[in-house]
Amino acid sequence: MMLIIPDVLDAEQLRDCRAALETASWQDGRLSAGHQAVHAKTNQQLAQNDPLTQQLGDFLLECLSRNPRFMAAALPLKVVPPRFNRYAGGGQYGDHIDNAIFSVPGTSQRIRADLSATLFFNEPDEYDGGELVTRERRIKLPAGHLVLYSSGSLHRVEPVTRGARLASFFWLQSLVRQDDQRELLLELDDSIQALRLQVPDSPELLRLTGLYHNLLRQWSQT
Ligand SMILES: O=C(O)CCC(=O)C(=O)O
Ligand SMILES: [Fe+2]
Repeated sequence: MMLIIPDVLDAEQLRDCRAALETASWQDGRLSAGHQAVHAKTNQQLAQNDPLTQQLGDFLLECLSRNPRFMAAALPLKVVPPRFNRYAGGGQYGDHIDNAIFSVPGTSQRIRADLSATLFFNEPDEYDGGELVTRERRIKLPAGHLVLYSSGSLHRVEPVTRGARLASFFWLQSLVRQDDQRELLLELDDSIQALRLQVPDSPELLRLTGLYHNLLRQWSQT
């Protein structure tokens, strides 16, 4: 799965987040890299226990919970608290696959990463490089857009050779573990939403909506 969710943040929300991130206490990203990733990671990150990480992360999750496209595509069950990173001066993150299981600090909660997400805070013309590359796609989105991609896929972030790239990244466990099943549900949901505008009273719409819920009942794990 590789899906773009546009306009997660509006211009004012972006301005506020960027202002906070530009004066944040950035740390060496290698401090939090796993075994395979440490070799290839030369970015900066905010500490997990930095109050700004928690404040902006909560804000982001609230925006996402009100975003119908994100909710329909990801079908989130549990979300790892969002983190923030910065790439500049040639900073990059070489090819890696994300960890399968994350613990949430201060809780006993464990979350399986089905989907990875990156939210871009900078416009593409503010920096050179910085593409997120996965499955032959080179992803560099307008500020406020988010990309969702399979956590099991090999990916990297290209070196940023001019300017800086600020982003939020996080992982989530979906109600529907399998990418292909989640994609079928999204396709069905999209069609149902379109029909709802065209033929709101059609009995077939009722049947398709029932079908959506019955498939979700079969395929979801809670
Ligand atoms: O910065 C990004 O877009 C992705 C970061 C990443 O791959 C990671 O932290 O595992
Ligand atoms: Fe990653």
